[in-house]
Amino acid sequence: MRIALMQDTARPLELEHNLALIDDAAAQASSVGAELLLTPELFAFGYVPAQIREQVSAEAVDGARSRLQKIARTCGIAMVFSLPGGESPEERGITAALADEYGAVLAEYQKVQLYGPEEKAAFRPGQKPPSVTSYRGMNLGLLVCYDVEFPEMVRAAAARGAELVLVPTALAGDEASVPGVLLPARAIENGISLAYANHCGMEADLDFDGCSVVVGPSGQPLGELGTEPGLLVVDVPTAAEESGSADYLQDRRADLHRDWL
Ligand SMILES: NC(=O)CCCCC(N)=O
Repeated sequence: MRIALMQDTARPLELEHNLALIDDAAAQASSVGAELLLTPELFAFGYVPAQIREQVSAEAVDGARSRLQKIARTCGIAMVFSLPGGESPEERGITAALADEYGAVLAEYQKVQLYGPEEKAAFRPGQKPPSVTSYRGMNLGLLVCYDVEFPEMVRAAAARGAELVLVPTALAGDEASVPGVLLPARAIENGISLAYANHCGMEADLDFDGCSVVVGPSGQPLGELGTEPGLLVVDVPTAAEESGSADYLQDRRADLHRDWL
């Protein structure tokens, strides 16, 4: 499957500006034959958890969701977008949704592993495992940012059949080990591909790393970006086309492990 990853700088709470960037990325991705566009965590509002909690209503989230679905439909491309949940500000989490090329939402997931005091104060953690949905012959899983740094979370997606895990993210602080070490390890230990789309540049008081990347089942980067805005287009192999040396997923003694963890 040919996918595209959007990497850019959102403007905090400037919905129209941020949606225009997503619209441009979707049109560009569609024009080069991508079947799906992956966008960064909370990009429509910017990664500003405290400001979102205080200033973004449930109605504003619903409106943004409809606009994102319309972008997918207008550009004729599936999209993974990340928004606050649809509940009231006190109840909602951080979500990722997969919409098809008609803008219909096929799957949703609420971020289980919230990161740091600001996120934990602004959002509720999810309690359900990652969703896995078949789209155009590939099983797609959804996780959000910090989730992917936990082997249990990626294993949960792989155990549910995911061949490609799509991760909207918001990584700042020059954390090169996440795209450079952890994502390849997650890919190898599960025999799957991972796509990780980040913000870049300054948003409020955070300097985002960029470094969006797609890694294949053998842990090799299939494509990566630097620190500037860009669109990363990658042809992702099915898990069957690329198998690593060991089949950890098949060989694992899950019956024993689950009692040990
Ligand atoms: N939004 C996020 O979940 C940020 C996760 C950053 C984790 C890290 N290792 O810096």
